[in-house]
Amino acid sequence: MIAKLQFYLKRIQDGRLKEMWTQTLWLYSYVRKYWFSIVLYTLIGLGGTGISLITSLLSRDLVDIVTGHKSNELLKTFIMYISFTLANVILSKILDYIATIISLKIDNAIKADIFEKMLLTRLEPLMSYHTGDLLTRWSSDASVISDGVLNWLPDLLIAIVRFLSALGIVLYYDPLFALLAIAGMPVSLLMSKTLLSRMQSRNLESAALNAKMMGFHQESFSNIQTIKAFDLIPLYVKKLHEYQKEYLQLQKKYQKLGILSSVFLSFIGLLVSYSCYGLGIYRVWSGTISYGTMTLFLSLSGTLTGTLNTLVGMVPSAINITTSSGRLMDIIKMPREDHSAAPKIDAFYQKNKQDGLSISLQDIQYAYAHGDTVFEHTDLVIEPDQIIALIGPSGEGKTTMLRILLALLEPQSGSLSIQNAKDTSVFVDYSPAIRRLFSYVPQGNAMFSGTIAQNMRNVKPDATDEEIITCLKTACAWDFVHKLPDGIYSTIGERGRGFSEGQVQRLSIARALLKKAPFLLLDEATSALDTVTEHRLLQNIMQKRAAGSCIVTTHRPTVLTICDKVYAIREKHCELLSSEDVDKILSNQQ
Ligand SMILES: Nc1ncnc2c1ncn2[C@@H]1O[C@H](COP(=O)(O)OP(=O)(O)OP(=O)(O)O)[C@@H](O)[C@H]1O
Repeated sequence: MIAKLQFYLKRIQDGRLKEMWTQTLWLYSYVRKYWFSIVLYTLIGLGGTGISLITSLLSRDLVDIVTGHKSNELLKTFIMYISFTLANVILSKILDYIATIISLKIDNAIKADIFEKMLLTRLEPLMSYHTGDLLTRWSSDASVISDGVLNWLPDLLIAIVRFLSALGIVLYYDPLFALLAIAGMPVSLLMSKTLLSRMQSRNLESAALNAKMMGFHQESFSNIQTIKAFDLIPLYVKKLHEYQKEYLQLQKKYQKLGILSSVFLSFIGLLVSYSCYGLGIYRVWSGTISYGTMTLFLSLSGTLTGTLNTLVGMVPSAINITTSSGRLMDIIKMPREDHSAAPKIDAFYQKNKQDGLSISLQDIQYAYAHGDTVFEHTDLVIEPDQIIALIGPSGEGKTTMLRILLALLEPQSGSLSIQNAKDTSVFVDYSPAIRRLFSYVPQGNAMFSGTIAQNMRNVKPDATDEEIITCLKTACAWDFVHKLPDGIYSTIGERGRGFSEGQVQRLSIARALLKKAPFLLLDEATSALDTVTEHRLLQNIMQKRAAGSCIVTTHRPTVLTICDKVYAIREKHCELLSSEDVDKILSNQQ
């Protein structure tokens, strides 16, 4: 017997129930802040239960008064009955209102929290998720939780209290009636157990398919141009139909299970109701109870079966909520960036900026989690006031090196620091907070939709129009911005719509310059420019910037002529090229 108990206990500890419990605990760490509203909601719900029980008792009295012709008590009882019924209606509406407000607040809190945590999650684990999947988890899963959170503990408590109080009253009057009224209970419990196990896998399946579909929609809409250019419209429409078919089939299975269980429960409920009805009639016929008590019994037996069905109906909702909590926990569990060194880095910068700052990478080893080793025993030194080029064949590791410099990726070994260029014993260690010393222009479009000025002020909210224009001039972007009717208040569409690739690159560089960080990283950020503009731009940057360094990755040898140092990334190393090597590259190009 003990062995059997231990076996079941272990199953609970290891199994789905333990997981559900962990997910529920996590969920309530969010909901805790709203304890006052939730307690209020629960109390109003319990109050509603009390009122509906009193209404049942009053209906009994009313029937007894009518059948017993006690007309002097009729008006008083009737008014009380109507008042309690109205109070019940009003209370249930108040409850709906409170539930909506709590649910909205929880929705906002969860979404804001997950949003921040997603942005703070380390880049590499986050990159293993499709953005469609992240979006589904952030929007749908958070909504499932906020919508359903009140179905779980408060409603569970209300339903249990309602069930027990109704049972108590019936037991008080007639134990046999009570036994009959809860005869459906074992079937309902069995049903909830079956529902629980069947729905778990369906739920995960459905969430995964939702995420896949979201990813498909998102990619299709953001790649409309490619779809049109390759004449892929029929293919994408077909793909959508396939996804929809898969979704429909899954939902059909889901619905069938729901319908079957509710038909079955209704059948059991009817059986119980009719039996209660029969027993009630028999009791009245044999003179044991009055008509009023029979009415009370019938109404309470309805409450008992109804509440049991509600409790079983909570199973899918509880599974939905805990599945969604689990999916959000997957994201939240991922390692997060530590920005706590920000004040230390600010102080270091203020103290040492006059001497200039240098970056030192020593003996770096880096491999992507699901990829090959990109760097092995690599050193790199970035000195102040220099333009440094990183060159190398495609796929060799230029962008990866910039991500390491930005602390977006963390090398598996090696040391990284930012030092006082004149006294290298004064330094700060690398951490994500180091990014405040960097400006970055990634490959591809990096502008947000909004005006040019809004994009610029994202990095320096108090920038004046003049400051913005100065940076646009340095980045050779003023050439075209000043011709726009709205100048710096012209709107940039989604993904830079309305501007050419080279124009967007110049706007991105202007924004990076506005940040005035000591290190500027340009990842093929001038690739769409003609060589004359590219030269002018890089020269402007070095002439007009205060002390600082610019690191450019490029496939264009012409850029090398204005660089102070050139590193070639080859065979997992950064190799400093001699001026002869650079000359050779340039002459090969000619
Ligand atoms: N998220 C990632 N996960 C796994 N491997 C990656 C990831 N990103 C890049 N890589 C791999 O790392 C290597 C270096 O890529 P990286 O983008 O740094 O090259 P690159 O020199 O900048 O190339 P390009 O000149 O084409 O921009 C490549 O082999 C690439 O496949």
